[in-house]
Amino acid sequence: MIQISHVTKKFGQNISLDNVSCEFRKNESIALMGANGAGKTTLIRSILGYYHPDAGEVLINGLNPVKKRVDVLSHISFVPQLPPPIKLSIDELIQYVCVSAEVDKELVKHYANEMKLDINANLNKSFFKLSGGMKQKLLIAISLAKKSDIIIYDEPTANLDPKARDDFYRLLKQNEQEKVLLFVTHRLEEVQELVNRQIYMDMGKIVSDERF
Ligand SMILES: Nc1ncnc2c1ncn2[C@@H]1O[C@H](COP(=O)(O)OP(=O)(O)OP(=O)(O)O)[C@@H](O)[C@H]1O
Repeated sequence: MIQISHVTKKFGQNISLDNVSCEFRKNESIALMGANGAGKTTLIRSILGYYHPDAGEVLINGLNPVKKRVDVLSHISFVPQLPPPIKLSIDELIQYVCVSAEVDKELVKHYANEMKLDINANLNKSFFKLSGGMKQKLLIAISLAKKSDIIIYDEPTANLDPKARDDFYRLLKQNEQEKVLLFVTHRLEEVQELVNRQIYMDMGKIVSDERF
């Protein structure tokens, strides 16, 4: 489903991905780990088509994510490390997502509710005025409501309190079948029950890749 073949990505003299090859298939839940600067986010951004590799190829369901960005992103739910500075109100944002990505509004509300985020009480609030944790909860609710076959989370729980983390992992467990679930995390113990593959990166390379 995700094929990464001999991908190299440089920024100036700095090699962020160094001839990386790997595949992620349906029903795999992967913890992607490694020290700060190891290349995890660069790999994710290459999968999302934000970066054009200097060498090698990324294919998502057989499509090049740079050339077929809209098609590729329609199959992916992505929650970034830092919520983007969206100026829309919650209502406008949900409306936008529902129309552009064919997401069911009631399902967004359902998942938000499960994450203890009261959407109805905040409909007219700007997204950027929500607390960090509330933003993350809303993005997670949208990512779950969008019926994607690939879900990518780049440290999604950084702003969540312990109860919200438990809610998040419970919902993910109910949702992970038939998907690729890719987690960037520094806290393996949190996702250990959820993942069946662990990948470590260091200095732009995959240094260990274990399935269990
Ligand atoms: N847009 C960019 N311009 C220049 N250098 C970049 C860019 N993005 C990443 N890098 C460099 O690529 C290397 C890998 O960064 P990356 O963000 O992929 O690491 P990471 O493993 O996600 O780290 P962290 O755990 O800190 O999020 C770093 O040396 C970083 O400085």
